[in-house]
Amino acid sequence: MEEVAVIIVGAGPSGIATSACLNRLEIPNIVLEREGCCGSLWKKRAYDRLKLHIPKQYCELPYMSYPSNAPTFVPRNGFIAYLDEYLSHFGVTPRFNRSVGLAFYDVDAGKWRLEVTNVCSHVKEVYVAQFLVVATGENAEGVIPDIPGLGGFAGEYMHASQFSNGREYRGKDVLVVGCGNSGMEISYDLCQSNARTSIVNRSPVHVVTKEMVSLAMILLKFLSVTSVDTILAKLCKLRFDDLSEYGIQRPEEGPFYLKKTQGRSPTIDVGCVDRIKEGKIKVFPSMANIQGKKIEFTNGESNQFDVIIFATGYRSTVGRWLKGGEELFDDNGFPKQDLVNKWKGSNGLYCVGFARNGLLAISSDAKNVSQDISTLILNCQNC
Ligand SMILES: Cc1cc2nc3c(=O)[nH]c(=O)nc-3n(C[C@H](O)[C@H](O)[C@H](O)COP(=O)(O)OP(=O)(O)OC[C@H]3O[C@@H](n4cnc5c(N)ncnc54)[C@H](O)[C@@H]3O)c2cc1C
Ligand SMILES: NC(=O)C1=CN([C@@H]2O[C@H](COP(=O)(O)OP(=O)(O)OC[C@H]3O[C@@H](n4cnc5c(N)ncnc54)[C@H](OP(=O)(O)O)[C@@H]3O)[C@@H](O)[C@H]2O)C=CC1
Ligand SMILES: O=C(O)C(=O)Cc1c[nH]c2ccccc12
Repeated sequence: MEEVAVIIVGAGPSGIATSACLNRLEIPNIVLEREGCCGSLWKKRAYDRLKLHIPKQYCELPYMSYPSNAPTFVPRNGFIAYLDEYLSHFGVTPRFNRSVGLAFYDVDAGKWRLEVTNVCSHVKEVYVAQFLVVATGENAEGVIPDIPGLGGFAGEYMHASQFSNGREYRGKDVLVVGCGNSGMEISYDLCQSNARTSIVNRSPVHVVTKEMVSLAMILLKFLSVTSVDTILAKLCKLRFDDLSEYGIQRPEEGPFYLKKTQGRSPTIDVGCVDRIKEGKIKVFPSMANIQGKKIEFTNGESNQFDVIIFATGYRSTVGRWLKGGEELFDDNGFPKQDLVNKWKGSNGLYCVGFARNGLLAISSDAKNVSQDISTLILNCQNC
């Protein structure tokens, strides 16, 4: 058994940012990570052409900027290099291959107790800490919906997090499910690689450009969300016109209203819309059922596909291993909406990276959490 002031679960951007902030405050902490590396989402579960969608100044972790010669929209490898540099700069040393299977608050000891498996040696370990920071992310596990007949699909299927590069699918009939950022970007990549590409869109979606988002981020400093959304609506009309004839409707609420109230990101077009307009990417409504390689859609159309890529989002898995966090987390493993500080629970429980606002929110969560822990430790020492 090992005891430390703070245990952080997860060595993604959230976990390493929190550890860095605690190191600066000289608060002992241990980061436990189930994978063999930091930033596993970016290193092992992301496609090759992924870039940060918002400008680098909004994607910084605390106390370290990107190199001045880094491009505005940092590519995946640049972000990975930044994460590795961040670790060494702040002396963050996660314990890798440690999967947290159970964490609970031991009332008698007044501390958090974690049961951890070393996934390489299968040795069980126990950690005890006064403070527990959950940093396992909004994207802990890919979601694949239960489509009738999927189990018997005669082709190959995978989640977007397992997709690397369109060139592997050249000449194949590929269906991408979902019109979020993953779905639209993977569809574009497949189409550019000469896969016969189709995409499923089941509900209204805001499609914008990265330039519009960059502008909106500046305007939001001076204008209301409603005003910014009104400006974006006009820019979208100019750039894309009405896409409903191609199967893409816009939600009634604006993109930044939805981001702020529901955490739903607009889809940032990387070229997919032009391919859809050219007829090179075909848009289908929801899938009804699958028989062999034949997929039937809810409009009665059907087609044969070799591959399905489910870009149908992610889920948090906190509920599976954390017991006693019900005050902070809801049944979906996200902080409860009515909390004042969505990063703080009771008994020394915290979370970082669940605000559905990307790296910007991760940075402020990490600073808030480490500052709060520091204050509590100082108050305790003085009492
Ligand atoms: C494809 C994609 C692109 C994105 N692009 C942007 C962007 O451009 N800009 C932006 O601001 N945001 C972006 N985001 C959102 C967000 O910034 C990233 O998801 C970011 O990686 C989240 O960091 P995190 O540390 O909270 O979670 P993650 O990066 O998911 O890290 C969580 C870590 O916890 C580990 N873990 C999980 N469960 C356990 C367990 N039980 N025991 C031990 N370890 C565990 C995981 O292995 C993982 O390494 C993107 C998200 C995705 C999915
Ligand atoms: N470069 C970047 O910065 C990138 C950022 N990201 C970010 O990562 C996060 C995850 O993105 P992403 O992976 O796209 O996931 P999202 O959750 O954002 O999108 C999933 C999409 O799949 C649709 N969907 C879900 N279930 C079904 C179903 N059964 N049938 C049809 N459609 C379905 C959803 O539609 P519905 O609304 O109807 O549920 C939604 O449009 C987001 O925050 C995103 O912005 C992702 C990729 C690149
Ligand atoms: O990629 C994401 O989903 C993010 O959360 C990053 C992000 C933060 N603020 C935004 C506003 C519009 C689009 C993406 C983001």
